[in-house]
Amino acid sequence: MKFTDRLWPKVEHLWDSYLDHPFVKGIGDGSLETEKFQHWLKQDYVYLVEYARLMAVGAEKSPDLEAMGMFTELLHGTLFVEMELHRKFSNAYDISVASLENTEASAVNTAYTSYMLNHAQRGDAAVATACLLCCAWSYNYIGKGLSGGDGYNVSNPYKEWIDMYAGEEFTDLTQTALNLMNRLADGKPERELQHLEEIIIKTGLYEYMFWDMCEQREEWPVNI
Ligand SMILES: Cc1ncc(CO)c(N)n1
Repeated sequence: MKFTDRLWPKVEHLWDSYLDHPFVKGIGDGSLETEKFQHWLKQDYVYLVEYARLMAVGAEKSPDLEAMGMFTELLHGTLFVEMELHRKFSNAYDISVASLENTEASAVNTAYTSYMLNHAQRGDAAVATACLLCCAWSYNYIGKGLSGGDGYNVSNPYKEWIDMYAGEEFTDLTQTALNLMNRLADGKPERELQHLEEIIIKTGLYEYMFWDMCEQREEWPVNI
């Protein structure tokens, strides 16, 4: 059985919980307040910078050229496909690209990217892939879920967002991440597979916290 097939029953409820989250629902029906979307745009931009670093760590730790090529494909997709959407949206939402880039990461954002980079730096290429997997996979799942929903129509201001994450290019990147995970998990002992699973579930929980952080427009919850 493929590693991601054994994983699916353990993450399915988490992936579905995103579709019930108020922020994601607001994107789905177009009702999300502009300020909340702007918060996501800024926080997500600096999140993706660290996410791209994670892929570079994976490329460096790759056991062979094929894995290296897959990490690089994901890295290129993040910097030049996904972040291009953010740059395009920032223009429409009155945020300069410089201020996107200079955003101070919130507490949850910092915790999430630090968790991923820490595990990727300590582990091997399979661990680095476990760190990045749920991000691509869950956004693709959300995009596809929302594009089949009632609010999906030309008057939804977030239609382009949904199209990006449900679309062919992002679906291909997600498939590359899933293939890479299965390739690198193949033949690993059970103890290591459980460690990979734990990382994927934890990053899945961080994803939920990221949606919450954007819904609350939270930065650092203490101000001393
Ligand atoms: C927080 C977060 N997770 C996943 C993705 C998809 O790459 C994203 N853009 N942001």
